[in-house]
Amino acid sequence: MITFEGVTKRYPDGTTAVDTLDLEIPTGHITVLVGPSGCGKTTTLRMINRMVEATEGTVAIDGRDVRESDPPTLRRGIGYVIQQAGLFPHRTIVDNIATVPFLLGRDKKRARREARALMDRVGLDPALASRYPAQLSGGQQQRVGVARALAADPPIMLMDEPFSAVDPIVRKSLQEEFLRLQAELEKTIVFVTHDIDEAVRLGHRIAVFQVGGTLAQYATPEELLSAPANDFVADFLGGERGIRRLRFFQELDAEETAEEAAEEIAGAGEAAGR
Ligand SMILES: Nc1ncnc2c1ncn2[C@@H]1O[C@H](COP(=O)(O)OP(=O)(O)OP(=O)(O)O)[C@@H](O)[C@H]1O
Repeated sequence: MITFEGVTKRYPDGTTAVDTLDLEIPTGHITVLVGPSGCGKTTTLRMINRMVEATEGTVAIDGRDVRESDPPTLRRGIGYVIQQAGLFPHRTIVDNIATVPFLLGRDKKRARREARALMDRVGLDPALASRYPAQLSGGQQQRVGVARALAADPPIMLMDEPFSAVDPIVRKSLQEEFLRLQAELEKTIVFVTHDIDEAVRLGHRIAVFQVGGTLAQYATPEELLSAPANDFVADFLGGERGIRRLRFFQELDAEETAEEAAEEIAGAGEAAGR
C-alpha cells in the first residue's frame, strides 16, 4: 500500500500544488488520479518516486517512508510511463525496452530475449524489434513505453497520461489490453488522467482532485457516479454523467453475464466428463 499522510507540496515560487493530502493506494490494483489541469496530479505521482520531494507530510510504501531510500534504489521498484512514451530516439525498440536491465548490468543477450517476450505481451509485432522509435506509430510507441516500464518487473507502476497522445480508437484498444495485462500482473498502479471516462474504465478506485491540490472525492467508480461528494465533482463528471453511468453498469452487467456463462459452460464440461 502507498500512503500519503498530510502531504503538501509547495514549489519555490510559492505555488501550492498539493495541499494536505491523505490517501491510501491499495496494493495490486489500479488507482486513478483525475482532475482538471493544474490540480496537482503529476506532482502527487512524482512524490511517490521522489522526482518531487514533499514539503510537509509523509509518503510511504508498505509503511516505509520513501525518504528512507535513495532515489535510484527506490525507483528500481517503481516503473514510470509518461505521455509521449519518452523513448530514446537512437536506440532500437528492443534496446529501449531493455534499458533498465542493461543499466542493472544484466546479460545483454538475455535482456534482449526478455524484451522480445515483453513485446509480445504488450501486443507488439516482433518484427518491430530492430526499428527506431520514430518508425513506430503513436500507439506502438506507447506500448513500448509500457513494456520498458515492465522490464524490471517493478511491483509499482506510475503512469502519467500514458494513452493521451493517441486517437480515441487506439486509446480504447490500449486501455483494453492494459486491463488484460494488469489482470495477469496485479501490479500496484497509480494512473494519472484528466479524462473521467478513462478513469471510470480503468480505476479500481478514483481520486478526484480539484485545483489547489485538494482531494474532492476518493471512491470506487460506482460510488463516484452514483453519489458525487459535491458540486465540483458532479460538474467534473459532466452533464453526460447519467449516460456514462449507464454505460459503465451495462459493461459491468455484460461482464457478469459472460462470467456466468463461462461458469455454466465449465460446469457443463465437468458434468459431461463425469
Ligand atoms: N516546478 C514547478 N514550479 C512551480 N510550479 C509548478 C511546478 N510544477 C508544477 N507546478 C504548478 O503546480 C500546480 C500543479 O501542477 P501539476 O503538474 O501537478 O498538475 P496536473 O494536475 O498534473 O496538471 P496537468 O493535467 O495540466 O498535467 C500547477 O499550478 C503547476 O503550475
